[in-house]
Amino acid sequence: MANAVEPDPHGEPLLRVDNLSAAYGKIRALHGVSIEVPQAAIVCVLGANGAGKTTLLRALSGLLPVTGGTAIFSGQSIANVPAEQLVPRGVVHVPQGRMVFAQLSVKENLVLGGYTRPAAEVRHDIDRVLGYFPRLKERITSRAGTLSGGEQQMLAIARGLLAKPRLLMLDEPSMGVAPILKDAIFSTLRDIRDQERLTLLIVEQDADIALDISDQGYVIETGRVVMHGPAAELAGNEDIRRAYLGG
Ligand SMILES: Nc1ncnc2c1ncn2[C@@H]1O[C@H](COP(=O)(O)OP(=O)(O)OP(=O)(O)O)[C@@H](O)[C@H]1O
Repeated sequence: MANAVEPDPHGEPLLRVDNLSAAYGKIRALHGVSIEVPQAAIVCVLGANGAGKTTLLRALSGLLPVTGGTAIFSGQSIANVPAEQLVPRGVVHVPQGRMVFAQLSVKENLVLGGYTRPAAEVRHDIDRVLGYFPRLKERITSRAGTLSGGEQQMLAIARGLLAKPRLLMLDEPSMGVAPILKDAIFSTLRDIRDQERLTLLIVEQDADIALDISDQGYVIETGRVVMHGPAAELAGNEDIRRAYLGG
């Protein structure tokens, strides 16, 4: 389950990314991105297809080399730290496309989410996490591959929670999810933040649903931040919506 973390008394964000660059071989995909994610905040990064959202999360999760800039999590650098070392430090990434283990049951997928932690603790946390996702509880013995897209997304998020994150990074949680379950997933994310004081960084193409639950929003285009501000301000500004969010 998420660590309960009190806000830093000095106001330091949990994650501070400064001028971050990343590349696929010779192709640069991020060009000096700077974002801040305060403790217990929900921050969204919005942008069209190919803007660099997935690349940003991959660079922050040790899945893609950082070629410039800094990423400081809880006072320590996480740039170019391998993914398997980041999970025990509380940096957990729920990838795009969910990637649940289709042949395993819901329960087995959840147990795997806690692979770095003592088994007894994980068993206890599974019950708590399932409290947020009653649909998963009902299907605990089903094979994950038989769940709907939205239920698989819930499972991917629940599995991420079993790793005991301090920062949970979600890549397009709305993708391939029916509208009614989208709303359920996003309001559950807000409940989890409120109850666990978990910090969330969400990248999304669906600006409306992401801004609705976020405190701060960033818009990226071709690997650069082109706009940021309080989520309510971004959501309410028609010029911004037209220019950047397809509104
Ligand atoms: N494996 C790869 N090799 C080379 N270039 C890549 C690779 N993956 C992504 N890119 C390029 O990096 C840029 C950013 O892609 P990225 O997947 O981060 O965008 P995105 O905002 O997440 O879009 P989407 O919503 O489609 O996932 C794009 O120009 C893309 O073509």
